[in-house]
Amino acid sequence: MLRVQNLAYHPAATPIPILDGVSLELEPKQMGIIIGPSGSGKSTLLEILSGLAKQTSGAIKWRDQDLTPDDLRQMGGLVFQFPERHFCGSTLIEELRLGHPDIKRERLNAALEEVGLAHLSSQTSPRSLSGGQQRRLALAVQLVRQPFLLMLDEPTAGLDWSMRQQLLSVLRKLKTEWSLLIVSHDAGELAAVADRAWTLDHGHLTPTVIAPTAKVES
Ligand SMILES: Nc1ncnc2c1ncn2[C@@H]1O[C@H](COP(=O)(O)OP(=O)(O)OP(=O)(O)O)[C@@H](O)[C@H]1O
Repeated sequence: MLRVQNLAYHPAATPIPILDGVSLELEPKQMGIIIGPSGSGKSTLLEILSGLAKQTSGAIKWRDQDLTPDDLRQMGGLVFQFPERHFCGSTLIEELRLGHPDIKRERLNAALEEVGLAHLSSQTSPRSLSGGQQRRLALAVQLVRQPFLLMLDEPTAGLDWSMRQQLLSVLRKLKTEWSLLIVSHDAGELAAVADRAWTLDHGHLTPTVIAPTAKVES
């Protein structure tokens, strides 16, 4: 279980903390969603949970083990907003192997299978994929590392209805195996898949109940 306890982030340059007293718990194989307007601190929270920034105070634990930024960088998986803009590989297999040249082919295939891209040739160019397929590839890139927590920043941004439905169906499947934490300015269709929800407002996190706006095909 992920435990975030009383986390604060207050860079010296800002008069008030960007995150203050943030606490949450997320069970394994659950999907949590954090909803907040622009500037509420969503990306900052994901940066801290993925070890790219360090909190000023508070703890991040997996079960009862304290996790340092090093642990979080190694164990977590962060999918940025518009991840396709950061693709570097010229083929699917190159993209999946970036930074992990020795990773076994079986694990790459398993990750592609999990996101519904196993039918594609491993030599396909990531740039030739549809928008929805590119988002799913970005998920697979993180899944090959088998993260304890998969974090996604606005995963459905810029996708049309049909691509969003594909992605939601993949997220629904992924949460049977992994823990997922999503941040978004609007729960939208993600509400139908989420098990837990919080609102982030000016760096303060509170549990919330979200009403599903649309049914998602499983
Ligand atoms: N290291 C930093 N130093 C100073 N200010 C910062 C720092 N990091 C973030 N901020 C500020 O903290 C606030 C929250 O930023 P953040 O990007 O986390 O919000 P967000 O909810 O993800 O917004 P958006 O949805 O627009 O991406 C913003 O006002 C931002 O300018």
